[in-house]
Amino acid sequence: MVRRIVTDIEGTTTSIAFVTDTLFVHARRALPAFVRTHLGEARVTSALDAARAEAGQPDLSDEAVVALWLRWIDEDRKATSLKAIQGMIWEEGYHAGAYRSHVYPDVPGALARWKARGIGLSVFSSGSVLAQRLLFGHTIEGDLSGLFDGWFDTTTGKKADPASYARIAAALDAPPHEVLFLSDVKAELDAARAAGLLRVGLARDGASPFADHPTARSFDDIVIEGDAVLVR
Ligand SMILES: CSCCC(=O)C(=O)COP(=O)(O)O
Ligand SMILES: [Mg+2]
Repeated sequence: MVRRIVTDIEGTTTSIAFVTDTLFVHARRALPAFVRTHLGEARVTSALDAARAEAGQPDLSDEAVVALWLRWIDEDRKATSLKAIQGMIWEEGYHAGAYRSHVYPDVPGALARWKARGIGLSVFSSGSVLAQRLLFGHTIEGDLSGLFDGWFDTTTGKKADPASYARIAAALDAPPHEVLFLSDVKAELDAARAAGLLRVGLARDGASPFADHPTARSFDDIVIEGDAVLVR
C-alpha cells in the first residue's frame, strides 16, 4: 500500500524555467545587498560559516563567501549554505509580491486527491525547507503548503544518496516500499530505488522518458491501486 508520497520540486511540480529564470536570477541580483543588510543576524552568520565549512576554507571573508555563492549559483551547485541564504532572499521576494511560484496545472488536483485518500504528502528538494514552504505557499494556483506534512532538504542528505531516502522513510514512520518518490532526475530515482522506495520519473515539457524507471508526463498519469503504482 502506498502510504506516503514524497515529491521533488524543480522539474517535477514546478518548471525548471521558473526556478532558474526567476528564483535564481532574483537570488543572484539580491544576494550581495541582502548579506550586507542582514550581517550579524544569527541565521546569516550560520549560513556564512556553513559555506566556509562546505568550501573547506575557514578563513574566507564575508565578501569572499558572497563571491563564492554567486559562482555556485552560476554552477547550479546544491550547496546547503547557498540554499539557506537563497531561501531568506526569496522570502523577501514572495512577501513583496515580486513573483508567485509556478506549479504545473495537474499538480494541485493530484495532490488533493492523493491526500483525500489518506496518503501523506512530503517534499524532498535541494531548496531549503523555508524555500519549499514559501514556494508552495505562494503558487499561481494559491497556497498549497497545507497539503504537505513533511519537508526534507539537503540537511537530511544528498538527493543522489540512497541513505537520504532511508532516513526520510524512517522519519515518516513508513517502510520504504510504502513510500512513492517522484522526481525528474535519474540519479535521484536510482537512489530512491536503491533504498527500496517506489518511484515514478516525471518527463515534463517534452523530456525523454526514463529507460529504467516508470515515467509519467504529468501527475494525472499516475494511478495508485493498493500496492501497485501504474503509469497510464
Ligand atoms: C524550493 S524552491 C528552489 C529549488 C532549488 O533551489 C533547487 O535547487 C531545485 O532543486 P530540486 O531538488 O527541487 O530539483
Ligand atoms: Mg528536480
